[in-house]
Amino acid sequence: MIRFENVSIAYDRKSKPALDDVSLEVNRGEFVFLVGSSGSGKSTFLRLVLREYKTEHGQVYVAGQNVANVPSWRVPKFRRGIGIVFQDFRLINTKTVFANVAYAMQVIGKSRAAIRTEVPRVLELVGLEGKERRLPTELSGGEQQRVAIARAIVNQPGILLADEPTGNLDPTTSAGIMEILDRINQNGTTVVMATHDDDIVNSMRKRVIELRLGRVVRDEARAQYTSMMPIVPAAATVGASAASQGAPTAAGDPSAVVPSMDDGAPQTRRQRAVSAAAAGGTAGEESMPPRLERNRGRVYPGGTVEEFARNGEQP
Ligand SMILES: Nc1ncnc2c1ncn2[C@@H]1O[C@H](COP(=O)(O)OP(=O)(O)OP(=O)(O)O)[C@@H](O)[C@H]1O
Repeated sequence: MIRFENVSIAYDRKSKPALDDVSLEVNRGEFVFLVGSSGSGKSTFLRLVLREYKTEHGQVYVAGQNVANVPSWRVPKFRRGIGIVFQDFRLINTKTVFANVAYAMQVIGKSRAAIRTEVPRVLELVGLEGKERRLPTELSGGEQQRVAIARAIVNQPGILLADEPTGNLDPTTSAGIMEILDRINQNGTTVVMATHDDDIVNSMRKRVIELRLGRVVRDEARAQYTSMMPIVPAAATVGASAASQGAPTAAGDPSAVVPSMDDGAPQTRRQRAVSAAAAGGTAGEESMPPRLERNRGRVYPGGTVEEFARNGEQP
């Protein structure tokens, strides 16, 4: 359904490639998590599928079509086969829930009769029946994301791309969104979701493609993911922890992710926080300011968000 053949792209000549010789294939009907730390190339991958950019090297095929050969005037039609959901919902706040979803059908010339049938069907699928007349501002974040998903699938795309769709949502609401994405996938839509959230990845056990500095470093079926260095007591060093586990050290490699394993299984962020608290660690879940909390798990050149939080800095 999606095939990348030796794809490389840099945003400008001076910078390192955002994607570097990426080759992979996503089959029809698959559910794939695209993971990796901030700046690893996840969004760039999705943008290439959408043909927002053309590759410099290599080829991107979507539904059997080489996207480089889609002329500009045909791009809107090409994109009808792809639904997309973003972290920040991107709804039209002056339109009702019904009108937001209907709009996606109107712009491609669907009939009123089709809109009257299809919009209620997808709103029911995402659990929003009864809320058709609300404005987005009258909905919770999770409900707004459901509207965005309904809008993305109302024209029955073969592919649904999701770029951090749970990034603004709490764990319970996120789980509800994942149930919906899973249901859409079970109805036959290929789903590719970019995320940092290891709790979600580990609860779903789907294929995981991990990017680091634009390269694919892992591609595994029914996989787990550890999105950040472990939260360790201040006295312990990351290098010592990693060495004792035989894991790669983050020293000198800002994108390195050090798995935290007690019993061989990667831990979720919550499990790590509990372990750290039990060990007298200082980076508890509650102690982090909201902006840093949002970026928990991201690894910056100077260290993890947790380290910045401990030092009272902003990354
Ligand atoms: N519009 C742009 N112009 C210049 N460089 C860009 C642009 N967009 C992304 N980049 C760079 O390309 C690289 C990959 O970025 P990308 O947004 O694909 O990463 P990501 O994995 O999606 O990150 P995040 O999880 O933070 O969204 C990064 O080094 C980033 O700085």
